[in-house]
Amino acid sequence: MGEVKVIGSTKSLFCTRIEWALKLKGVEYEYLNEDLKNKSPTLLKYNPVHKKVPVLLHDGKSIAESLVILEYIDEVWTQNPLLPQDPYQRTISRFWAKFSDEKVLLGSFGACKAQGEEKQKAVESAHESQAFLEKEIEGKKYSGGESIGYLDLTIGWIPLWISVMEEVDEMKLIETEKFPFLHKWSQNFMETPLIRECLPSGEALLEHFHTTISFLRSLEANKQ
Ligand SMILES: N[C@@H](CCC(=O)N[C@@H](CS)C(=O)NCC(=O)O)C(=O)O
Repeated sequence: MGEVKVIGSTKSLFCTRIEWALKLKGVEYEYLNEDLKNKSPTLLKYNPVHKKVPVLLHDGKSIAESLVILEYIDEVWTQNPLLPQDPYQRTISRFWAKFSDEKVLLGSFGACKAQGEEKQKAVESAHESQAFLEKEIEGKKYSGGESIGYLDLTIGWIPLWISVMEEVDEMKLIETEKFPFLHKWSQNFMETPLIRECLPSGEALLEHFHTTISFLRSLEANKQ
């Protein structure tokens, strides 16, 4: 069904979720690896608004923003549905996906980056958001039941990226005892070979995070 390309960056969790979706659907694609320090004319042409990856190119049409891309993929390739069929459940999945990007992801990253007096507050705030997700995932193998769906792909960054954030700052962000369901869910998710196949190496990610966090901290230090 037409040519599919992903403009992405292998260390970006937003891009990994697109690769997971395409693989689950059995869609062949070409990966255009972007150097985010020196953005290509192709990226600027196809995502002039945000200038960010991922961008999906399908038959020359471009779609940006990973959650929007996931919905497009699910509508165009209807095999192995990602979103629930029921309109209410579908909406609820979108709610939690938005919540986990806006609160859980940014909160966890903020906790990893914070230093000094800010640290404790940032970790508590991240835990507050994670606790809502823990409740939503409680007792479920995957978010939508027995197969991996839209919300699983959205929160799919948790197992690897959280462990990297924890290692960068030698702290615990999601303790097993506090978040048993997120832990169980992470294990189930990571057991799938297709999921592991698309992940960047933990070492490369750790190095990338060290550099990014140090850079962001130095920016903040200069502001003060
Ligand atoms: N909300 C966007 C976030 C995408 C995003 O932040 N991409 C990062 C890579 S992880 C990026 O392209 N950064 C380049 C920049 O900000 O200049 C999505 O879901 O696609």
